[in-house]
Amino acid sequence: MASGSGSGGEWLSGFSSFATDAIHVGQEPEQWNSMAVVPPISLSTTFKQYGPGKHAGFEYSRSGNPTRNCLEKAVASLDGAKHCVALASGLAATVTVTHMLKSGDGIVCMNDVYGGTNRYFQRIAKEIGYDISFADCTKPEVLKAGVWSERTPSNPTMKVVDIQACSDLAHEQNKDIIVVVDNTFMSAYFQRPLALGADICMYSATKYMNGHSDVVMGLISVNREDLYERLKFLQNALGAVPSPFDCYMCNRGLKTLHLRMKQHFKNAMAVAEFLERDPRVDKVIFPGLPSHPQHELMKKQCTGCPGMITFYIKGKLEHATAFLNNLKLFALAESLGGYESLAEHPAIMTHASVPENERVVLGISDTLIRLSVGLEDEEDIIADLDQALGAAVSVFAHTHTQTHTLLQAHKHPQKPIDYYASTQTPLSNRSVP
Ligand SMILES: Cc1ncc(COP(=O)(O)O)c(C=O)c1O
Ligand SMILES: N[C@@H](CC[Se]C[C@H](N)C(=O)O)C(=O)O
Repeated sequence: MASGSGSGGEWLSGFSSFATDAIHVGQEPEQWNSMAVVPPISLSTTFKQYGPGKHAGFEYSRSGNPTRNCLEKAVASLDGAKHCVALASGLAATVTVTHMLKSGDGIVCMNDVYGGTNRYFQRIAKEIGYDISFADCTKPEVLKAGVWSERTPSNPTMKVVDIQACSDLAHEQNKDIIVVVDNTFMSAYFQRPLALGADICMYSATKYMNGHSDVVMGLISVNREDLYERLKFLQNALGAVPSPFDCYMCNRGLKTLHLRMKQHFKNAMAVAEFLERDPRVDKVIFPGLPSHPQHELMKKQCTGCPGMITFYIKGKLEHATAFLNNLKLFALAESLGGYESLAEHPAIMTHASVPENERVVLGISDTLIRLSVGLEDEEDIIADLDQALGAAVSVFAHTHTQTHTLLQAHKHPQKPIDYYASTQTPLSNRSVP
């Protein structure tokens, strides 16, 4: 696979036969009497039995469904896994994995996770007796506990965890520790956590795996038979299953995953380079840029980068808000990983449920903006960002001296500041949903 421009070296090679597997595994026409080339949507909730307990592989649609089967087989093959189970949402996948443990068991979670994961662990799992702690998993040496849950790159500040190092450390300490990687941002196309030593690879398939912003779904892939048996049991016993229609849609989305991810990478690289050069921007966080602190690790464990970019706009909350309000091609919306470009304000939107003091520590400030760069034409995407940055600066030009400085800076662009330079501005008070 070609390396992205400016990446300064090769990425991990692409996984062989990825596109062929995405298109064919689990889709065999011979499994249907009709020989349908595209798997049918099997809506029946129940299946006739030859005699009590004697059935043709399906008995009740929560327990097993033909359309879901096709999807699960395809995803398992793309993850280099033996098995996959599909769930009703990414959070349902997180909850189902957590139910593999007993009350009192320990969970160490990456400190910089999606707000809803933080909310579930802090406000539900902790209350029912799990021993939850959060850690900066980019430093594997700080980790020491029962179960390890990593999200990499993290949401929203794109910290990259060394999956192999964390998995080795965890398993050396105790082989019963289960290492979980939330692979939502990367998709199966860019990263295979199981090959790097993780025990469980999970997704919010709502994002890149489906890729069309029209399905909410979760996926979990594993190689270990014992983990699969438990997950399969929990899929049925907890019952958070996706509908056959959603399985059909996601299965269809997978057919173009390889094409979509390549284009997301190309567009995101162009956007990241544009933003990094722009004096109206304080700092850009994109693991595909050589300036990203874990860029080398990314190239070692991934085959490329998705369309996720975060950046700190210069100024304060008003500038971030004006920028977001003035976007035309980008929709101001939560979520990510669809074909369309989205922008959002993590502190107010996706990460509002993270307690304010934790947001400050994580750098989720008033000026942090997250982009999900879509598949539109590169020049149109950049033109939209450019005009919205211009609007953000000029809206406050007459009242803010600092903004005046930004306008001057734009006329005389310079290279942006040091990666770790502080860009934190105070967080405004807002309620926690
Ligand atoms: C990284 C990550 N994991 C999990 C989730 C939860 O997924 P879902 O919205 O499908 O429940 C999200 C977003 O919601 C996410 O961004
Ligand atoms: N993972 C998505 C989800 C957005 Se937040 C959804 C909802 N407001 C909630 O609080 O659960 C992302 O954009 O990161």
